[in-house]
Amino acid sequence: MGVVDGRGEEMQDPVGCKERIFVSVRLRPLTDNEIARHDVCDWECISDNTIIYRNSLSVSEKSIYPTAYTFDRVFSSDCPNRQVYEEGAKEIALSVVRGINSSIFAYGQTGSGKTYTMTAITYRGDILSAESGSLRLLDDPENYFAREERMSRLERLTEETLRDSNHFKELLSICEAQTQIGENSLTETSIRSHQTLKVTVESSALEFLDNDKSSTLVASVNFVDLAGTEGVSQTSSAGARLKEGCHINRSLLTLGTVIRKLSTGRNGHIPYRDSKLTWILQYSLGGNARTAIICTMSPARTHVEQSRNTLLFASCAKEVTTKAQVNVVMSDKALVKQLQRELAKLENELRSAGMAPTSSISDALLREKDLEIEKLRKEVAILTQQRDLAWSVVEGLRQAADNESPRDEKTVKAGSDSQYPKLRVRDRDSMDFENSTIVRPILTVGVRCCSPSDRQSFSSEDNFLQLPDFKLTIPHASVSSPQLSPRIPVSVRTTLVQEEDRD
Ligand SMILES: Nc1ncnc2c1ncn2[C@@H]1O[C@H](COP(=O)(O)OP(=O)(O)OP(=O)(O)O)[C@@H](O)[C@H]1O
Repeated sequence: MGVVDGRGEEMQDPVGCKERIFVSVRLRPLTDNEIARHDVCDWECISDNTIIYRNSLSVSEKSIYPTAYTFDRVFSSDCPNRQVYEEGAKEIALSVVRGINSSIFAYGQTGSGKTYTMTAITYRGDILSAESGSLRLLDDPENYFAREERMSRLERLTEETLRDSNHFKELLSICEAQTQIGENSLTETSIRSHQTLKVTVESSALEFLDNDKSSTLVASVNFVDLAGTEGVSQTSSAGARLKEGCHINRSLLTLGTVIRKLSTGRNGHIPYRDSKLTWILQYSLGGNARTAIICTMSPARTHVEQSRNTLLFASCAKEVTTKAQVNVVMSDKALVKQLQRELAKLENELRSAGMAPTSSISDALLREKDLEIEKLRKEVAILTQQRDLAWSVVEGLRQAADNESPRDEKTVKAGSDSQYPKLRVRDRDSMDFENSTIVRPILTVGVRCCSPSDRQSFSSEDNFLQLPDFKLTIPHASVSSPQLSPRIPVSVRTTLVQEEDRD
């Protein structure tokens, strides 16, 4: 649901209703002129949805043009305006009272019946300007839609609030008076401009009313009677009319390009900016609006090319998807209230969502830490035990060494810490105790090697010295440390020799 505040700013609902443009085709009867020219009818509506080309196609034409075209609805030449409105436009046009923007287009060749159709469909308009001349299109930085829909505003645009139906008729007549009408070789009177009537409707629906009844729905419906799609060459126009025709053709060409690009469904650049027409109508073409296009066509054989172009445009248009949203307007007061409610709700969600995981995470962390502490305690106990044993071994070593001759003796400080005693090592070649930080694991090794089986194999000093790749497992000490590995055999030898000696 979209939200508009009291200043007219609108926040769009991110979730809109996606649907295809509703496309219908209306065939008109032959005009008096066409009958006088002995033109013939080549098109026929064979059902509510299908129109066919009755004339036989040549072999080359068959490969290019289809014979049958299917749309959401096709209206035969005898269909009254009322039925065209009811079945081709009403449902979409009236979406406006539910807060959904909508647009009804009439597209087709000059003289094919666009104005005839749109006059019947159009009910009211609000794009009125007392001044004549062309309107300039300006980007509107103030318009919230501009961000979402890249809307623009028309220069010198005035808005009128309708009082009653007479007021509406009065405004429509001003509109009609400003419509540029010209003549060309196809029609006696031809509308030489695109005509857009926009009606903005504010309505209230119970479901959108909050307690203080300050929400309303606001949406617009556009009735667009496009200029004829005739080629400039067909109109035999010259001078200003020719120039006008070129502008019209360019805008219709851009419209065709926009529709074609949108119909592919790919996310590429859509050239809305290439013409004022597409720029003004961009949100009706693939944006926030429900859209119906009524393509009008002449049944005459002489216009078969234009009719096919119209049907091609219609075929592309039915592939285009729009995404209409409900636009809700709120007063400042209601908006503040709603935001406060949303804030409170979010805070609650945050709190409840935050509490459970946080507590369970911290519980788990605490448990993990406890286990770690317990493990470390055990390790400390083991190490303490080993250290005590080692101390006793060292003590024994020292006493034994004191009793021997000082030949080849070297004193090594076993640890930077003064609590460690000095070690005497008998074999000079195996000395490498400079980095005394390794003393503790070395001593641990010595003790481990004093198991009965080890003693068995190391019964003499010679055997002992042939212990190059002694593999050690020192609980919780990093045996693989490059600092420790090369020094360990030295210690083993020393310690075990002394142990042997002691035994
Ligand atoms: N369905 C119809 N039934 C009867 N007459 C029709 C129908 N459609 C169009 N006409 C007649 O055909 C003529 C041309 O119609 P209209 O002016 O609506 O064409 P148009 O497409 O708006 O042309 P332009 O683009 O030049 O303004 C008019 O005389 C109109 O009354």
